[in-house]
Amino acid sequence: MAIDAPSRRFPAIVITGTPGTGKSTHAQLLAEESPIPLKHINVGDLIKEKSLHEGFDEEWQSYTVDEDKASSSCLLDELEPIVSEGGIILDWHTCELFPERWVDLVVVLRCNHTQLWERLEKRGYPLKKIQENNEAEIMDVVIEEARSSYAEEIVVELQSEGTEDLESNVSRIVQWIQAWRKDRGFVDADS
Ligand SMILES: Nc1ncnc2c1ncn2[C@@H]1O[C@H](COP(=O)(O)OP(=O)(O)O)[C@@H](O)[C@H]1O
Repeated sequence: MAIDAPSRRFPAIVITGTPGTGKSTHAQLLAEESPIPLKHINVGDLIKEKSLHEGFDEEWQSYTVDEDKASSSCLLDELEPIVSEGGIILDWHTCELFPERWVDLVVVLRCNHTQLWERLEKRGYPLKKIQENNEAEIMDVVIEEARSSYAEEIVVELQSEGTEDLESNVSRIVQWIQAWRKDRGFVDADS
C-alpha cells in the first residue's frame, strides 16, 4: 500500500517499460476488460497535446521532459486532478516522476531484445534510438527505477512477448483490481 494513499474507490495503475514492450497494447485491453471504469492516459500523448515538454529532440525523435525543471511540474499539475479520482492507467516509459501516494500498482513490462528491436524497427525509430532503448531494456533500467521508487509489494514485472502473455497479464491485473476493491469493501458485479 502506498504511503499516505488517499482513499480512492478505484485504483491508479502505472504501466511502464521500455518503449515497444507493449504498454499501450496492455493499457487498451485492460481498459476494455476491467470490471470497473479505467481511463487510459498515454502520458507521452498528453505531453505532446498540452505542450508540457521542453521541445522536440530531432536526434532522439522524441519530446523532452526535464525531470528537474518546469516541464515535470507542469505535467504533474496536469495529471494531479485526474489521478486523485483514481480509476486510471498511467502509460509511460518512465515512472519515478509519479509520487508514491498516487500509485497503487506499478506494472513493468519486459521483452527480449530481439523482439524489442523488431518492434522498434517497425515503428520506424532511428537506429540510435533503437540501440539506446534496447540497451536500456537489457540493463534493467525501468525495473530498477520502479523498484527504487515504490514499495516492493506494489511493483510487478511481467513478460510481454506474445498474445498469450498479453492476455494472461491483463487477466492477472483484472484479478488484482478485484482483490483491491474487495479489500476496501467495494463489491463489483462480476467479482
Ligand atoms: N505481448 C505482446 N504480444 C504481441 N505483440 C505485442 C505485445 N506487446 C506489444 N506488442 C506489439 O509491439 C508493438 C509495440 O507495442 P506498444 O503497446 O505500442 O508498446 P509501448 O506502448 O510500450 O511503446 C505493437 O505493434 C504491439 O502490437
